[in-house]
Amino acid sequence: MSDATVILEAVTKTYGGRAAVSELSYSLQPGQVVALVGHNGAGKTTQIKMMLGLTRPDAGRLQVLGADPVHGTGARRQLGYLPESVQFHLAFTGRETLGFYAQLKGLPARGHDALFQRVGLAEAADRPVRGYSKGMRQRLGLAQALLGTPRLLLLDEPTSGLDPALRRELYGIVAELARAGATVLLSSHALTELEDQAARVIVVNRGRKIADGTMAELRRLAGLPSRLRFRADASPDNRATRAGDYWQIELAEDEKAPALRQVIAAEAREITLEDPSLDDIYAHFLKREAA
Ligand SMILES: Nc1ncnc2c1ncn2[C@@H]1O[C@H](COP(=O)(O)OP(=O)(O)OP(=O)(O)O)[C@@H](O)[C@H]1O
Repeated sequence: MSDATVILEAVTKTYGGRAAVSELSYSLQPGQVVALVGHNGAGKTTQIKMMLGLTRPDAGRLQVLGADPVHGTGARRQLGYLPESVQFHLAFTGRETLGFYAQLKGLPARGHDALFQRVGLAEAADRPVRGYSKGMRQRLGLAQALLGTPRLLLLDEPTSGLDPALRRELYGIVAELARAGATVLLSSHALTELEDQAARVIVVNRGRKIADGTMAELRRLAGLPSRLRFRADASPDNRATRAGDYWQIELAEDEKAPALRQVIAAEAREITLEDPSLDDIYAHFLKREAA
């Protein structure tokens, strides 16, 4: 699609003869929240660095916000980036830090109170970063990524080291930005946590894309069973096996509704139906790749 925020076409990046990214193609659309998942060394950060124009592909075509990221300094202003580990000058206050990043982006140094408010740092804005907790530094990192209302937000492992409340807040901000039309790329190992956050998941392994789709599509492609669990004196379904105090049945998509009706009719208790998690799906695609 021509309005894609990011386009990769057969992009390859090699370090010392070893491909960190290999003939990778995908495009990201406005309003999409996309999870980029893969093991350590799968090539996630390399892709983000290429999108930022910090490193150049050896082959293929890469376009970010309509320009080659290495030359497109105008496009860079519409781009927000939260690196995996955020380093700040400890003697600066939060406000000075944000002012510094604002100027790098060609924005006024002052007048970012709303942003401090948004990331929950309004009270601490005038205190030196030295006294900030890890979570507060991460909030400040997020604030600098959000400067100038970016059209593309690249978040590298954004929730590592964050407490659950702050994670929720971060995903809330991500969803809000996407609703306003931004593209958000979240790189992560925290797969299960991303399930409800990302509408699309791109799985990479050794620099190659091995799966790409919505959770529902990946679930269908993987063909992994869902798990129905319940308590009952006797199981109404002879496929059930014992799992501790529970009965358990593995079910394909089209078997879910009939099995559920059956256990409800048998007045089973503590019924749960669990679809395969992103972790299960990811493991499935990796195993298929290794086979
Ligand atoms: N500047 C570099 N010089 C040499 N090799 C590099 C460089 N940057 C990355 N690599 C190699 O490229 C591969 C992909 O690295 P990359 O950092 O993109 O992976 P990643 O998926 O982000 O990993 P992680 O989850 O550990 O951050 C790795 O084998 C890494 O060692």
